[in-house]
Amino acid sequence: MRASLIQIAVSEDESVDSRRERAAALVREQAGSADLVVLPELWTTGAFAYEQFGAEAEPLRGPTYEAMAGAAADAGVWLHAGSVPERDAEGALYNTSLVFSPSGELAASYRKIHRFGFDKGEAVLMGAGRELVTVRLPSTTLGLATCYDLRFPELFRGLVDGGAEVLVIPAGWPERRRGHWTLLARARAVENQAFVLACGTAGEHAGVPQAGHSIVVDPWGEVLGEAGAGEEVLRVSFDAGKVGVTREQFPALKDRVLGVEAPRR
Ligand SMILES: NC(=O)CCC(=O)C(=O)O
Repeated sequence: MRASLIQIAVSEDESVDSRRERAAALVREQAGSADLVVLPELWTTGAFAYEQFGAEAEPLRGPTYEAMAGAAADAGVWLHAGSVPERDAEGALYNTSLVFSPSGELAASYRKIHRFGFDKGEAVLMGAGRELVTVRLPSTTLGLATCYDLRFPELFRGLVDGGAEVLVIPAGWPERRRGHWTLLARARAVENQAFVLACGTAGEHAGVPQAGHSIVVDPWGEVLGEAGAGEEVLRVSFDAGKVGVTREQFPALKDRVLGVEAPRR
């Protein structure tokens, strides 16, 4: 599997239309050198540009969907197009990821389950997803999560129980918590004996410098590739079969003990 993680820079100096065109061009450039291409979270607006969510929200099959479906088909790649601020038919907002097949068909969408911001921002502006999503590819199964979801290990166990071997995590992670980003990406890989492909944004928006440092980790916790802080395409090749081998040789997942009693108070 050849993966390209497009760590696009998100700044207020560029219009959403321009960034959408640039992202589509970057996806097309991966033709012939990638099987799977990944974009970050909310790259049209920026994950911290809360006031833009409503203004730039789109229906699921909106302008970003159209641009990304076309780019996936032109490049002939599986495309995790990151997430968009989705507005549903009732007017509610969601942070929704889109995955396209190499023919440009929508293979899956995932509404972010854990919303960031505590009592403000995304946590109050957007609705919470309720469904875990996996995507079957010819050679492996993807499990979908978004940014702040990375902090919630039980979500990933659910994805693994659903067959996930490659955990794909678009993000808009801030520089000030970069240490958590790399630590949690490796932890999710080790504990789930799965590949982690975590794609962040570069640049700065809404006064929040972004960490960049997109990262690919193997099921043993080894970092196969890590981007720098700026705009970059991180290209990594890996053998998805390593998941099965690791789970067989070190079968820790089989030793899970479920349903233990809570401590007495
Ligand atoms: N967009 C996000 O989910 C940000 C998450 C974050 O900053 C953190 O978990 O720390």
